[in-house]
Amino acid sequence: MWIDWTDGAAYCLGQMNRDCWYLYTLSHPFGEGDEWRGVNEPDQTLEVLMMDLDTDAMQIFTRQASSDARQATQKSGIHKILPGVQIDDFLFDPCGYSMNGILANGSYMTIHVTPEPHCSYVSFESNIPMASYRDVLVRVLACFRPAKFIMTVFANKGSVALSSHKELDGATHIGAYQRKDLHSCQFHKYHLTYAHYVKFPS
Ligand SMILES: C[S@@+](CC[C@H](N)C(=O)[O-])C[C@H]1O[C@@H](n2cnc3c(N)ncnc32)[C@H](O)[C@@H]1O
Repeated sequence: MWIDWTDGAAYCLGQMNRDCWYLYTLSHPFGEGDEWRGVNEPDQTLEVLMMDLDTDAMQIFTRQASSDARQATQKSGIHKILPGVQIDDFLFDPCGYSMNGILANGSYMTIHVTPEPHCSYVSFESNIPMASYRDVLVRVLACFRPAKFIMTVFANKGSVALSSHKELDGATHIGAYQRKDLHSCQFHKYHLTYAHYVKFPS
C-alpha cells in the first residue's frame, strides 16, 4: 500500500547560533473518522542531552577504569537512576558505553555515553510516567556532571507527566544549574517543554 507521509514538520528549539535541538514530527496519515490516528493512550518521554561532562565521571566509561559494562554501570550510579530497572549494558573498547533498561511496568530507559574529552556527550531517555521528573533528573546529573544540558518532556492528554510542564516552567534553577532557555510548544496531541541549563558560574 502506498502511504503519502506529507504531514511532517521540522522545528528548531533553542538558539540557532548556539546549543539547539531539532525536532521532526510526523502525523499518522490515516484518521478523520476512518482509522486510529496516532497514540491515544497516556504517553510521555523525558530526554536529557548532556554536553561537556566531568572528566572523572567520563573516565568510568573507559576500559582503563572499568573492566566491564556492569562495573561502569555500578560505579557511575546508573543502576540507581530508576530503582528496580533491569539493565542490558555494553562497554566499548577503548571507551564508550550504551545501556537499555526495562522496568516491571514496561517503561524503558536508555543511555549512551561518548566520554572522549574533546566531544563528550551523554544522552538519557525514558518513557517512565511521572508527575515530576525532578528527582530522576537530579540522579542523572549526579552520574555524569555535565557543564550544560538540554532537557525535553513530551506528554499527551491523559499522561501524569502533563503536570511536569508546569513544574518545569518554574524551574529557573536545578541544583547548580541555571536555565538559559525555555520553550513551551503545543502539538496536535502532545505538549512539549524544552529547557536549556548551564552550570553557573558559566
Ligand atoms: C556509546 S556510542 C553511542 C553513539 C551515538 N551517536 C549516541 O550518542 O547515541 C559512542 C561511544 O562509543 C565509542 N565506540 C567505540 N567503539 C564503537 C563502535 N564500534 N561503534 C560505536 N561507538 C563506538 C565511541 O568512541 C564513543 O565514545
